[in-house]
Amino acid sequence: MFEPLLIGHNITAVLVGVLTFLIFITCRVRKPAGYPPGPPGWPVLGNLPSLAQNAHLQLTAWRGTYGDVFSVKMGLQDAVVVSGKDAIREALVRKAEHFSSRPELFLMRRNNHRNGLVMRPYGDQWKVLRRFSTSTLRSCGMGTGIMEDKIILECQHFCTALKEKADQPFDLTHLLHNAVANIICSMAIGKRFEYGDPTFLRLMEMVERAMVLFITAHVINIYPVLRFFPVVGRPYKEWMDLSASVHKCIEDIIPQQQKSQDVSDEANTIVDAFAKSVELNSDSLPDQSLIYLLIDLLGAGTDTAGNTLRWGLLYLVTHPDVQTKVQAELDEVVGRDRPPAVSDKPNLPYTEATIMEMQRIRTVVPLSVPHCTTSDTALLGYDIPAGTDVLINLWSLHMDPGSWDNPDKFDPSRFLDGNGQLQTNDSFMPFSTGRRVCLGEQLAKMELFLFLTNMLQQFTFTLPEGARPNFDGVLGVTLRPHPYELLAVKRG
Ligand code: HEM
Repeated sequence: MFEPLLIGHNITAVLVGVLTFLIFITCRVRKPAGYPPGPPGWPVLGNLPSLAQNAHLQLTAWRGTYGDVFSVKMGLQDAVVVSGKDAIREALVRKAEHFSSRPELFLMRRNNHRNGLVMRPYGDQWKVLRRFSTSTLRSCGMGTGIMEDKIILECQHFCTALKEKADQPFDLTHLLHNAVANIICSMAIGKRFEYGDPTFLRLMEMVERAMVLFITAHVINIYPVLRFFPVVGRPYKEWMDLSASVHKCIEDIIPQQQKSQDVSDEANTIVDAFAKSVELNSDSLPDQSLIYLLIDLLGAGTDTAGNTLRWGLLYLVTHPDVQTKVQAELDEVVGRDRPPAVSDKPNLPYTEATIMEMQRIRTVVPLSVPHCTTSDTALLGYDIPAGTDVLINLWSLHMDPGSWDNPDKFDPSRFLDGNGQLQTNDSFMPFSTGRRVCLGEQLAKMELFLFLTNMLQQFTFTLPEGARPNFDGVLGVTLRPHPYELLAVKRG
């Protein structure tokens, strides 16, 4: 009868012990004299309570008080936040050697995810894998007509699926994410999946769930010991099981593909290129990196491009004047008898400006991927020790009133000069910059352009009656819009 009580006592005692230990550690950590200042935090929790939701907004607000380089405490872990174009370029470009690593997150270490590219620490192995990935994506057609053909084909499948939903309110999240994931699949394994394919649907569901779980289980990155406690430990367990299932699913897809390819042929998929490179021993690629690289590409390439397009559509249905202008430009330059092509881009400045504005007003990776310092360094006069986490606040850059007039307004014309020609702004950096700049930038730009133009050539999008759009977003690994429905009306 006393057992539950005893267990309760034991848990309380362990918790008190852990907390005391954590407070002790927190108080003992010394910072260099020139360490950046930051907002006061709580013992043990640091600034976490203020950052639990919409961290990008709070960090942007703190920039106003503490400047372009300030510090926060994420539980026990120190982090430095870098905002503003000059400070970001100074860190990521001029001091790239010091600022290009990744923090060692517990969840990533536990599922071996540091074997991939995205979370691999800066160093020789990352350089080999990055070089391999860049040249392979290029040989698989990234930035060329081969890739363009694949994307246009996918756009056609996507628009056919859209036609089936025409004139009825629906949420196009899954359809859109499946379509952009197919582009990665066709590069990785030379194959696209039907949208209803059960293996593909399960893989997509798991990738999406993993994105959500990573945030729910993030507390374990900060206090790994909590994984032993029932309620907090549950998402951790689910995360570990899910990671294993995604790994297995990708593994199952690869061998079937490899069997059907002859390694002596020209490598035109990532899997072939990897096999060839290992066979020729030309690149001494890090062990086990293939599957983790594929998981990275699927994760990094799907949620980002998919959510950018979802944000874009939300802004277009609420700014019908912009949608009409893009369609008018498309009608004039491309017409309706052939699909838009990348070669049309220079003649579609308003369309291009609209895509840039979509990426600016809702930065889909608002705090970039976390960086970490490789050695003791300095930034804008502040001293930052080796091993400090660094958050690059791309949101603050895109919302900086010093760089953009009326930054909260959706206004594509800010990217056009007086002659209606495209002009850029050096505070526009949706893909970040420096050595860890997005690997898929060229591919993503092609996807955004071709998907948006193909959709708007064929459909006009509107909100269902009574719908109330929400522009707040949900911050996970990416900033995604709240679920919403729209109507796709076939153009006459
Ligand atoms: C609109 C679409 C996309 C956006 C806005 C975006 C943005 C970003 C950002 C901000 C980073 C972090 C850079 C840094 O650490 O400083 C990143 C990294 C990365 N992205 Fe993208 N991305 C997009 C699409 C893609 C696609 C389609 C792929 C797949 C080919 C991809 C693959 C990667 C990879 C592998 C990294 C890690 C690079 C490294 O650590 O060396 N991304 N992306």
